[in-house]
Amino acid sequence: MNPILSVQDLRVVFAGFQALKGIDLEVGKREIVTIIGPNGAGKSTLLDAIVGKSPVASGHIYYRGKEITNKSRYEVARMGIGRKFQNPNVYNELTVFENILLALKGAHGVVAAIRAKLTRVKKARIEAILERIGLLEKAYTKVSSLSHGQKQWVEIGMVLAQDPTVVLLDEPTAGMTSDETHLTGEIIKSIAEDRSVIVIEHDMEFVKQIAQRLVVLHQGEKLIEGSVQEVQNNAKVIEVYLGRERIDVAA
Ligand SMILES: Nc1ncnc2c1ncn2[C@@H]1O[C@H](COP(=O)(O)OP(=O)(O)OP(=O)(O)O)[C@@H](O)[C@H]1O
Repeated sequence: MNPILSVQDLRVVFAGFQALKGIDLEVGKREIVTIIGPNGAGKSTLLDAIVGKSPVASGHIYYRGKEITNKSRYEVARMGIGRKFQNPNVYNELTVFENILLALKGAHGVVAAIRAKLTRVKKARIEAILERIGLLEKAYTKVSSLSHGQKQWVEIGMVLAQDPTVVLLDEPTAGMTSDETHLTGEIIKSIAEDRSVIVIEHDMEFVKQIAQRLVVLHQGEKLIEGSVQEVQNNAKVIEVYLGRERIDVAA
């Protein structure tokens, strides 16, 4: 594989506590990699380290062959890695369309972005994103009146507006209904038609829907990496999850 993102022997230490103890991870073009693991395993820390939010103590991160270890969040985002956090961070009083407009690459500030002349190209780009996140019909609805799940999609749309090559999603289905969860899976598969995606997720039904390759983290280490089936049948994984969260071992 010629990876677009490569993480090598990555360690993150918080005040003497090793949150990541030497993680290796490769992500290919247009690949979906799903990260699972019990609470505190280091999943969010791994994404944080990639985007320059958590300081890397040792190891390397390469994006398109260039080292990005410990680069600033701004620089990593500018290079093409987009990150969606757990909680929606949207402008409730603006419409869905305006939220995406604000997030477009090159938009500078709320007022300037909204006052700037909306070119046909920009409008088409926003509509393409809205279509992809299933909210074209809600384009002129205020975000405050959307459901929690729809707000999460707006935020995914805002990440896409930055035109990233790699999209990192931290528990994108948290708090969603099962229908919304399923639709989110379809959105992610559609994003992966032209981008790479790393998803942190707990819901095993959802994982099965989207997963191509699963990575299991446990106490800062990679326990196993493989297909959903390989992971579900792995004795170490079953042991780690027993008595914690149920990992659905039914096929
Ligand atoms: N900024 C920080 N300072 C100190 N410790 C931290 C910090 N961020 C994370 N940790 C610790 O690092 C470990 C890994 O946390 P992380 O949030 O990456 O786990 P996670 O796998 O994402 O868990 P969850 O599923 O609960 O979100 C935890 O023990 C956590 O308490």
